[in-house]
Amino acid sequence: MTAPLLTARNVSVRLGGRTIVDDISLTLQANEFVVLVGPNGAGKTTLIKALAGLVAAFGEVEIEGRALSSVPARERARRLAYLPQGHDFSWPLPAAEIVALGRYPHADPFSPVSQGDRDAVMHALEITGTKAFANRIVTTLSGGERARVALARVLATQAPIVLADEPTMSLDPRHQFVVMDLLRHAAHESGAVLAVVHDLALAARYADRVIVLEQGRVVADGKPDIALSTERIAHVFGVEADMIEIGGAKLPLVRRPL
Ligand SMILES: Nc1ncnc2c1ncn2[C@@H]1O[C@H](COP(=O)(O)OP(=O)(O)OP(=O)(O)O)[C@@H](O)[C@H]1O
Repeated sequence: MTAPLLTARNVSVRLGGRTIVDDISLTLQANEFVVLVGPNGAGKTTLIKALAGLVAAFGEVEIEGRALSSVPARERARRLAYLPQGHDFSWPLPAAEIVALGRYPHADPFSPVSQGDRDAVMHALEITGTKAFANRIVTTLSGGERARVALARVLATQAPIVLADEPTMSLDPRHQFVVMDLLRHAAHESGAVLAVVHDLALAARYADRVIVLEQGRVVADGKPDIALSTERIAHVFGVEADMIEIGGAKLPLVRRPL
């Protein structure tokens, strides 16, 4: 059996004297689209950063069967792409140049940009619907436009493992579907994706598997309708939800706070 694309074993993170991520073990198998949900402050961002090697953590993280810490930075950036929360850009660069940064780990610094790099950037701009503003300065774009440019940069890396922190933040309903379709497609075609999503119905509609985090611990990891039962939603999120059936899938519709 091939190794999972990503494995976390007993990962814990302590920040500010508190345990924020508490002994988490999980895997991302090839072709899986996994959605991570949990209330504000549950530790989702911290866990994603630990899996990306961006915050000091106890325990072990492996990508493609190798300890993350042993994978050279450039290779790591080709194998694992991270979409941070918020999509703020500090540099006033054209959007296309931001997306092209996704090719940086592939580039030979002494060679001109390859046709493969140009094709990957163009493809990422096209599928995220950002080609129309490719030449606009990214800091002048709207929040939703910037979010899609940030995703285009991640997809341009063509990394098999994608860790996306709230990729649907700031997006209108149509673009939320577009982005979830893109991430599911990326997972099913060429790797595995772990994405933080707050909309439970969106999570249940798209995920192959849902991981529920509460106070730094995994309290459910399984098929969406099992992980996101009405009882668990009530317990973890403090809201009452109804299950509605759409196109054969059971989706939680949040009705009111408890
Ligand atoms: N650098 C830090 N120092 C101290 N505490 C931190 C630090 N970073 C995060 N925390 C705390 O860790 C907890 C988890 O934060 P995290 O951002 O991982 O949560 P989250 O589940 O992503 O939340 P949200 O849904 O609000 O984005 C929070 O209580 C937060 O205040």
